[in-house]
Amino acid sequence: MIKIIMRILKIADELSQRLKLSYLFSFLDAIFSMFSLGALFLFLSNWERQGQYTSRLLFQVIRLLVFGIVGKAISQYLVYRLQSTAGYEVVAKERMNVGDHLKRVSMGYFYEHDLGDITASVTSDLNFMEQYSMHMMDKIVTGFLATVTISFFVVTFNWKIGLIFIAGVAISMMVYHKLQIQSVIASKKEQAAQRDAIAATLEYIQGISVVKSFHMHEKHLDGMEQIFTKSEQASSEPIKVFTPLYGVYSMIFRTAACLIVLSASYLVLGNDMDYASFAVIVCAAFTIFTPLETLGQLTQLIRRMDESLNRVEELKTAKEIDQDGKKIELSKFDITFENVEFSYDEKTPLIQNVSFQIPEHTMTAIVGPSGGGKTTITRLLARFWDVQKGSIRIGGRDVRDFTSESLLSYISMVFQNVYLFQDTIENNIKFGNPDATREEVIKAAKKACCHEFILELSNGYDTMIGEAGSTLSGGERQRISIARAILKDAPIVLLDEATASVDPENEVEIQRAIDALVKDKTLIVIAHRISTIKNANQIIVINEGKVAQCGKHKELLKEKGVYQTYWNIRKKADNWHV
Ligand SMILES: Nc1ncnc2c1ncn2[C@@H]1O[C@H](COP(=O)(O)OP(=O)(O)OP(=O)(O)O)[C@@H](O)[C@H]1O
Repeated sequence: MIKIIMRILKIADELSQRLKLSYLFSFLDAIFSMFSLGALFLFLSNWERQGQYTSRLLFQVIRLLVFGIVGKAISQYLVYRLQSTAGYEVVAKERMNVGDHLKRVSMGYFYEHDLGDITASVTSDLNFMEQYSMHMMDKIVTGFLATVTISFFVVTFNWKIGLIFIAGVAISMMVYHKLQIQSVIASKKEQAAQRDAIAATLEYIQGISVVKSFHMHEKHLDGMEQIFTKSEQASSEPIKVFTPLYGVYSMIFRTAACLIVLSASYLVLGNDMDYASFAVIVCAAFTIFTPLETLGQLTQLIRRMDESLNRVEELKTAKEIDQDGKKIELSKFDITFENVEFSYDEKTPLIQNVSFQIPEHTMTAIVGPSGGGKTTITRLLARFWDVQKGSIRIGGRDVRDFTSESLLSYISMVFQNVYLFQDTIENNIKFGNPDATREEVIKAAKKACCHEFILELSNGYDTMIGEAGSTLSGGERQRISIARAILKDAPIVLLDEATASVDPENEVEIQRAIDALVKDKTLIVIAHRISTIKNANQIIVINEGKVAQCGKHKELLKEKGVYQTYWNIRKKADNWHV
């Protein structure tokens, strides 16, 4: 319990002082609630002693009551003021921290971890923290502090009654421990089911076009239904377990309160207690356990919070790929692969002993059969993963010496699957260079052959693109991504040439856009087109993760090998990869 409070305070960082202050006022609020009992005791005990009440006594009692009411109102106001926006502020900061951290994590992390898990952590877990973390914490702190304080007062007031109170607290703590264990198990199950539901929903939406084209709605929905039923069962399970246990927990307080009243009656009848004390004890018996009861009601939320904190923590501690990286200024952009070895699972080698050199301002075509490792080689250069053996150098510096940000500032990437954000066309183009002016954006768009079709859109450059660029054609999306890369103006360009899915008119436009992009750059292209391959300064043939051949088109054609075989097939059939 204390651990969870410390964790929240740690996340709150500079807001933690504000939160601690709010806990103090929350505690004072609980104390001010007891002033009315103090006033009652003062009044009755004086009356009992003197047989009448004086105006001085009345004034003292009223003063105590007013003091309690005003103190309570001020404390509650301050708790509200100190906490009201804290949850949003803390979680907004936490979201930025998680986002910033994920930027530095290797791409492998996203392949190895379930997308549903990651999405659940940055959405539902953080939303949960936003809504409950602050308001819950003060109740926990108050629950503990108020119980300790009340114990002290009750024992000082009457030690026999104090013993019954402490016994009630001790027995309730045993049940509370059980409540906690059950809540941990239930909240783990509940959150796992929720993660599955999120993953299934994401998969359904992402694969909706495939589902539709194969008329698989029924089957797919069946699978979703099963997952959602499991999630519903997992969500209702905690209630089934929690409700009877909480009933027992509550009953302990009622029983203890009855015992307190009975004992007080016994004491007062035996003249061991005055009437004033008896009246106060009867009034207090059913309220002194309230902080602990509230704590019990919060158990499930507390455990769920703990789980949410664990998962967000897991994201934040995912190993950064560039922990020791530096911002490095480069003046040369030649690329060297030296005895590079790599495998995705660190077991079965995929890239084996790959060495080649790419002089700056040249075009290198990477060709080879599908699955040979061409894309992996470009990913290693951009340091989406680190090589397991050997090294990759740009301008003589190992890519592992850079921070991801610094390295990627030198590289533009145009992939086959273009991702456009749900934002305006202008902002999508500006993504690689956020400070660019509208004029610079238009200049890049013109070079990438997008200006005309952008002007035809309803709001021109201010038109919002649908999620993942769904309102544009494949060719248009590709050209926007090239405009983005032109605006970034990085000295190295990695291009995965994709011409299969676009019509001839778009293909010509894309080619013009690419020509504008790669002027004076060091270009590595995963090439599919005959013209690109023929025009390359050098061709690297990758087969089964190794460099099979390296040279110029004419030289390679003369050699007997993979290139010659593929070239001949390429000429016969237009739809295979060289
Ligand atoms: N993230 C990943 N995790 C595990 N294996 C992967 C991952 N990405 C690719 N692979 C595997 O690595 C091998 C090489 O893939 P890669 O995409 O580099 O080949 P490629 O030559 O670019 O293929 P293509 O021409 O079909 O795009 C393939 O067997 C592929 O299944």
